[in-house]
Amino acid sequence: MLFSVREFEALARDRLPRYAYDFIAGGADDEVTVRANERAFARLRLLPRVLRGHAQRDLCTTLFGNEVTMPVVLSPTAFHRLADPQGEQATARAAAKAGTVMIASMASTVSIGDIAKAGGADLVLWFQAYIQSDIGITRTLIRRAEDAGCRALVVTVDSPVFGWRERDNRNGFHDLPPGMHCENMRDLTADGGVRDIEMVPGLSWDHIDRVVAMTDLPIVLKGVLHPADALTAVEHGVSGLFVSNHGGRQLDTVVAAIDAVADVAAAVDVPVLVDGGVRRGTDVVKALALGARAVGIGRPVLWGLAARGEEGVTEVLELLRAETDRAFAFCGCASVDHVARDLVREVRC
Ligand SMILES: Cc1cc2nc3c(=O)[nH]c(=O)nc-3n(C[C@H](O)[C@H](O)[C@H](O)COP(=O)(O)O)c2cc1C
Ligand SMILES: CCCCCCC(=O)C(=O)O
Repeated sequence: MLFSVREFEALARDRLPRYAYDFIAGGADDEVTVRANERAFARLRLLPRVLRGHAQRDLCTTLFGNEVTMPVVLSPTAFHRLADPQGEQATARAAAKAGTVMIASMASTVSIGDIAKAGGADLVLWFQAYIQSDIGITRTLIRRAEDAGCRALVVTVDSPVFGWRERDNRNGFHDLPPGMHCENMRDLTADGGVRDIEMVPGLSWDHIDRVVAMTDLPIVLKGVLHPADALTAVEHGVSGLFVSNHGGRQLDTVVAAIDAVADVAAAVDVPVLVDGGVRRGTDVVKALALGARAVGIGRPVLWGLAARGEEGVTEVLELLRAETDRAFAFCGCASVDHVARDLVREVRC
């Protein structure tokens, strides 16, 4: 039995080939932001309330009309078949069982339709998109997500170019192993082949306007850190914000995501999610206290998947659920609405 997300990381490290472990664990440049994401949580300390008499806690919340059993969702991560042969299908089953949202990456190694089938009716599935320069391709991808039953569209906006990943460069990891493809990009070339995903340096608010006009799904912008951008996003018709620095994989030395969430949440009145460095239930409570509606986890899901397949993802999710529930009990919170700003203090360390 494993007792923490960290232990799943250690087991994943033992099981994965070096290039795959490094692709998952690594970040951009000097990985300053990868470390900062976790360290920022350690700098935040809880100031619990006592004697509030909550024998039972309820972790449920609602995200854009979707009820979830805990304020922890699966952030979009590419290439799950690097971690387990069943890839995103295994992840989908675990997310459905846990009763929370899986945000499928556009760079998944199983198509969005097959992910939806694996998760079944219980899965709350959202689709993450990188807007492509050919807006027709973007439209096709969104239609495929809608047809698969996705209930929200997460548009990643922190990636005008691809981050400089020194571990991947050193390992020579630039292509998926034979037999693995970005399945959502199939049938999108002139000869019906698998199209490469592009990063679009010229991405602008005009692109967001076009995507907003293209779908009735709620749109969540992922990778917003500045409160002024959050405000502009809402003016452009976006339904929610995902405060994220892409797990430190894009621009290095960016602020820790948890350090940006309070200002973003204060600037807008739409739901705000945050990811980056969440490893414990106490991190979940800190994020809620600072104004997040829910947190996302990226690497922990892949570590669970690499360590023990579907069961490993389930174990990671249930560990975080139990830790969050325990932190609620210690802090005197009966539900997500009880997690108040005054539960958190920042210390120097
Ligand atoms: C291996 C890996 C692949 C990722 N792929 C994507 C992706 O395809 N799209 C995206 O928007 N973010 C992607 N991310 C970023 C995650 O959605 C998330 O922001 C980040 O992992 C959160 O940090 P954490 O790993 O510390 O939880 C990826 C992250 C990792 C680690
Ligand atoms: C060009 C392929 C796109 C894969 C994107 C994966 C990703 O976002 C990551 O952080 O890695």
